[in-house]
Parts: sequence; structure tokens; C-alpha cells
Amino acid sequence: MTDLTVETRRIDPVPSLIPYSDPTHPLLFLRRGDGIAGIGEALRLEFRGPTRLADAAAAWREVAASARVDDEVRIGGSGLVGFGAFAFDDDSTRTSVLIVPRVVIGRRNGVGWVTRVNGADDAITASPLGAEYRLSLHPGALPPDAYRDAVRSAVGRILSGSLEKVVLARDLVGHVPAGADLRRVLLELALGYPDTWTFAVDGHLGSSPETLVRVYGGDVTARVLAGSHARGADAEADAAAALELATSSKDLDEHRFAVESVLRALRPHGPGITSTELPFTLKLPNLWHLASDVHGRLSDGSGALDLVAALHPTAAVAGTPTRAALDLIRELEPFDRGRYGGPVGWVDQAGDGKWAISLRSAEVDADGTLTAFAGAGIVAESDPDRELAETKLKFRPIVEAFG
Ligand SMILES: C=C(O[C@@H]1C=C(C(=O)O)C=C[C@H]1O)C(=O)O
Repeated sequence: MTDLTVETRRIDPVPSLIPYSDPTHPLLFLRRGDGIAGIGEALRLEFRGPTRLADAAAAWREVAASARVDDEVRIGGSGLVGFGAFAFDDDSTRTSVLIVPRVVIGRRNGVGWVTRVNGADDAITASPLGAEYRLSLHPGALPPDAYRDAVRSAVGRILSGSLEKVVLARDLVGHVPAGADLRRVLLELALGYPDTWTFAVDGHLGSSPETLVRVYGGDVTARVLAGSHARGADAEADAAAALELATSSKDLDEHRFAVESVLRALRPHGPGITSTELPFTLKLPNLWHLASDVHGRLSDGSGALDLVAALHPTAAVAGTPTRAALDLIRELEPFDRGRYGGPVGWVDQAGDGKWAISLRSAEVDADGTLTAFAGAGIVAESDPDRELAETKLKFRPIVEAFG
């Protein structure tokens, strides 16, 4: 592998990162206007199979150790960065990637920068958006009726004692016209869901509210989501919806499994890592979620990718116990989730980084085939109609951004 030469220079912060990214191959990780956009690929690493995350962590350590980095900005996202998107399942046929762009444009807290790899001299320009397009998405391999049946089967397994929780997803499919400017969709997502992580890596894009893990200078944070409720039609109904969620033993159970799975994975790397004592209600434009924040200090020098490898898959996207949940997902979902439910984010030279769980997301293949997934946590008290309705709400960001 050739050693990378990386140079970061301060620039006036660009007003919006999205118009600077590539129209058909955007690389983006953004929240509330701050983040990084990549152009081109200076280095692309691909991984597969059960060790894909550990392999990526090891490969990245080598890339980082051999890179010559001159960074006059030195904040999260400056210097050497790799964008990553990883498949959910060990047996997925979808490739997991780490990509070092040729050029990165970043902005954070009023500071702007540009990073050039191996002397890339691309001009930094916002290009006009391509033609408008709209597409409709249709049920895929697990249509609504079959999804209800799958939920019923899962509840049966839970009641028989095989497991406590499983997250079941269904799929929608569509076709993106050739040459479509994907930045249009990213702008819609970023405007509509400003508090989420709007991302695009290797044809996989979305707006995720769930932080898998964030590492910076030995501090670690995560935001666990599990337990959902539709927003109310008016202020009063909306407050009632939040209260119902915050006091629902079904949702609190579902949530507890997810928080416990995160703490179990992180504590070996920092015994003092804790979560907020009680979950809080997080308001998104389409949904209420139960949320818990996790934070602490790392005691073993783990990098973001090491923790991603330790955490994935959490009970927010798989279930509890993990093995039984993954087996049931394979049995009841007639598709490969690809990178939905997998880690997506970036890592820097020090091993710091920000990673979300790919939710509210879609995969756009080279031939324009679009596949989107949305799921819901199934526990003993789950009702098939309500879980189906929940997946509909979770599809909304993607359906509306492409529609
Ligand atoms: C599985 C999804 O979302 C996850 C499941 C949730 C739930 O079951 O309540 C809530 C947030 C996410 O952790 C999805 O968006 O597809």
C-alpha cells in the first residue's frame, strides 16, 4: 500500500457542504450544517464476512501509521479521514468499505477547511444541481401482509422463550434515473431532519437519528434509540403521544435491551462508561423515540473502529440475545439487509471518529436500483398492525426525499 500524503488548510467555511460533493458518488457525513464532504477516492479498502469490522480497524491502523499528515486545523474531521459503510450481516453479499477521498471539505463551529490527499488539485466549487426527478417506492420481498405474518411468528418465538427481542425490517424498492443527482435527496434529508446524521457513502445514503459511537481524545459517547411512537396531530395529542411512549412498559423493555447491549459492549473498554438514568423522549419530524445517552472515558486506547466492531450489532437493530435474534432475522427476512442497520461514519488518523447506525436509509446500486429498509423492535407485547405502521413512519424520510 502506498503511503498517503495529506494536507489540511483552513478556508472560509462554505455555506453548505452538499453542493460541493459529487452528484452521483457523494461522500458525506453531516449534522446541523457541520461535517465533512469527500470528493473522489484516493484509497478504497473493502471488507467482507464476520471479521469485516476488526479487519477494517486493523487495516486503518496501518493506513494511519504510514500517512504523512500536515494539518493546520486539527479538529474532528480534519487531517486524514476514511468514510465507512459496513454490511449488517456477517454473510451479506454487500461489500463493506473504507474510503479515503481525494479531497475533503469540512466545516465545524464556524471553522472551514479543505484536505487534499496525494497532492490532489481539484478546484473547490459548488456545482449546480442536476435535473429534478421523482420516484415512487414499492413493496419489495417482504410486503406489508407478509411483514405482519413475520411479526406474528416473531412474537410466537418470543413467547416460547427462544429470545426476548428481535428487530424485523421490511423493504421498499424503486429505480433512480441514470445520472440522477443524489445531492437533491441529501439536501431534502438534511433540511427535513437537521438533528440527524445525513450521510452518503458508496451509494448508501440516509438520515440517521442514532449515534452508534463517537470517540474524541479518549472520550466516548453514544445515543441509543429504541421504542417509538407516532407524532400527535396537534400539540395536545403530541404531548400525549410522548407521555404514552415514556410510560409504556413495552417500549421501556425494548429500550432497556438496547441500552444494556451498548453498555455490555463498551464497558470492557472503559469501566466507568454509563448511560443517562432514565430514557428521554426524542422528537423527530416523523416520530417520537425513547433515547438514552451513553458517555465515559476509554481506558484502553481503543479507536472508533474498535468500538464499532465491539458494538455492532446492537439490540436496537438486531435484538436480544444477539445470536438468537440474528438467526431469527435470517429466517424471517427474505432479503440481505446490505448496509442498512450497519455502521456508517468516519475515522481519522488518531482513530477518533463519528459513527451512526444506518437507519432511514437507502442503497442506490450502479444500475439505479434503489432498496430501502425500515424495521421495528418486536417484543412479547408487539402488535403486527402497530409495528407495520411504525415501519411506514420510519420510511417517510426516504420516501419523501426521493418522491
Ligand atoms: C430499526 C429501525 O429503528 C430502530 C428501532 C426502533 C424501535 O424499534 O423503536 C427505534 C429506533 C431505532 O433504533 C429503523 O429505523 O429501521
